[in-house]
Amino acid sequence: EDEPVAVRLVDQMNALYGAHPGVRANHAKGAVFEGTFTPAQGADALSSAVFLKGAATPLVIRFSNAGGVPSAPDTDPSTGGIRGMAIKFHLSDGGEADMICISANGFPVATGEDFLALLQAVGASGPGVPKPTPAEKFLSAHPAALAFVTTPRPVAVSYGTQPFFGVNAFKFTNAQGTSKFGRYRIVPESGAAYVSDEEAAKRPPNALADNLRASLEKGPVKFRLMVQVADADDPVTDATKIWPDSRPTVEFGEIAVVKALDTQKVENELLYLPTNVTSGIDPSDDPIINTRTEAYAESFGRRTK
Ligand code: HEM
Repeated sequence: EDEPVAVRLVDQMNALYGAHPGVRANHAKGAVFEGTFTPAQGADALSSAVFLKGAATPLVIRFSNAGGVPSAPDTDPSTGGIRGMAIKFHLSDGGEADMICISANGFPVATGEDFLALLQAVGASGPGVPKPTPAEKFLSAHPAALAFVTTPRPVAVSYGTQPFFGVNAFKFTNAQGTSKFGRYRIVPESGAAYVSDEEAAKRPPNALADNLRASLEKGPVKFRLMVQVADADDPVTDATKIWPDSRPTVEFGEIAVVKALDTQKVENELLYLPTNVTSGIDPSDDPIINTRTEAYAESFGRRTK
């Protein structure tokens, strides 16, 4: 109980999903790819980040399914239908910057403490638990969490046809020193594409990654990296509060997924952190951002021990 909330979150994830030594506490199943980022004209009007001008930047991208069971099929309920896309930019200045997105626009809760309470409620709500279960009670007291878990999550054709969202707001500052808050959106260039639940249930367990690898045989699979820019009074510290679609989006550039890497070989040494940013991008005061970094570092420590 005295441990930091980030450590208790990792403990609770390990308790929920069972012990799987050597893998991530969450987003345990993944597939790693090499790619490139090519900036769009004018992207540096929003941020002076080094990857927004000049030549293309090499990327290491890990797609994943939420949940802590590494062998779970794509359609397993433990994933909650949530996919991940984590991107590491290998910057021309020798540094790195990370962007870690999910397939949902928004998050069920606004703080690490509430996320812990949600995961504890789920853990206390197994079969045979009298109704209303702790999870049902949590959801009725937290409308954003209820909306999150009842949003339909169709299964994509492949990771390459799935849109992703940054969820937490970041602050973007340009060379003139002007700052704006925004949230990442990653949009498949070929359009979002899904299969029916019936079809999804009949596919092999790793179809999302397998189908992306198959597409790459015909050439790179591309996404557009966008930033949805907040209005002055939009909430920037609460990831449950999504902004209206009418907010302007700025195009940062194109992400090309180029080549599959040997996931087994490379994924464990990979660590993505939401606070790993570069000059021209700063975390907002959304409290989830720091809790995430502490939890990811804790999970990394356990899986590399
Ligand atoms: C308090 C809230 C959250 C907690 C406690 C949490 C916890 C974790 C943990 C422990 C991991 C494993 C990290 C590792 O071993 O490297 C992880 C991975 C991940 N999380 Fe979160 N997470 C939170 C919120 C979010 C949000 C808001 C997003 C997306 C916007 C997100 C996206 C991801 C992704 C994509 C991965 C996989 C990263 C990879 O491929 O290495 N998480 N999360």
